[in-house]
Amino acid sequence: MSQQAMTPEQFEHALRGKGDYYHIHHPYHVAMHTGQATREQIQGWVANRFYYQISIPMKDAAIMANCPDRAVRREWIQRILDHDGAPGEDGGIEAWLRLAESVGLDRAQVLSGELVLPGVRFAVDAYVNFARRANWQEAASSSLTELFAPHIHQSRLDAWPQHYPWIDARGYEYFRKRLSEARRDVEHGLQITLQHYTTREAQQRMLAILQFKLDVLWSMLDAMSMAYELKRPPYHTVTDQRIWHTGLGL
Ligand SMILES: O=C(O)c1cc(C(=O)O)c2c(n1)C(=O)C(=O)c1cc(C(=O)O)[nH]c1-2
Repeated sequence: MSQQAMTPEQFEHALRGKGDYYHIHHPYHVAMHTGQATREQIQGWVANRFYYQISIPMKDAAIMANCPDRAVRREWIQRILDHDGAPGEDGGIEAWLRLAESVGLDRAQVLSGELVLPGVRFAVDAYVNFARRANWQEAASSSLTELFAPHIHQSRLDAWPQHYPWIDARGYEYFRKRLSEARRDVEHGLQITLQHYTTREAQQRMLAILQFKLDVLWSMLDAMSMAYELKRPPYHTVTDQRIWHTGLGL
């Protein structure tokens, strides 16, 4: 016989418990937070995370494309505007580019994607492709790592200016903006999730989906650790050139 479903409170508690595996605990993140990261490591992180930033609106558009519920689409569309911007509003992607400039990166180089490591690209693409193929409720609920995001954004706002005085403070606007945006996203995402997963099996599947998303975030940092901490970027045994592909538009 299958186990009884968790109550919504128990289920939410289980979801929040997944925070134990959030990328805030990854050694790369810990190093950035405690002031141990080099300039190259911070720059590497910002340049690679840019690929996540530009992919999020495509992920959200995929969710909307699969969602027949007009009321949900009306709320979900705000996520795309948050990142892409709207008339009179720059949006998160532009804010991230300002962060990139604030850490000393060249805007055109960041936009070119040439610094994006293959491992980061594959992890982010897995997230976008999951959203394309999954039903919209599953894809929507996979955004719930954002439960843990305000804390990580706040921790950067608190720690980075102390540790990295060379970063131009204007770059921090992205993190500040996400504090409220992420809280609003989570409220909507949780509401969909708590309604949709009502059997124990479905709830276990949702927890596996959340683990998949945690894996995406963790794997991105693993790729960055290899390249910028251990000095083992792809092909380092044969060349010091960045010969990896910069995206095939898949
Ligand atoms: O800086 C971070 O650690 C972090 C993590 C996450 C996340 O947990 O997926 C997001 C963001 N930032 C973020 O800025 C963002 O806009 C965002 C959207 C989503 C999503 O899955 O839809 N996650 C995240």
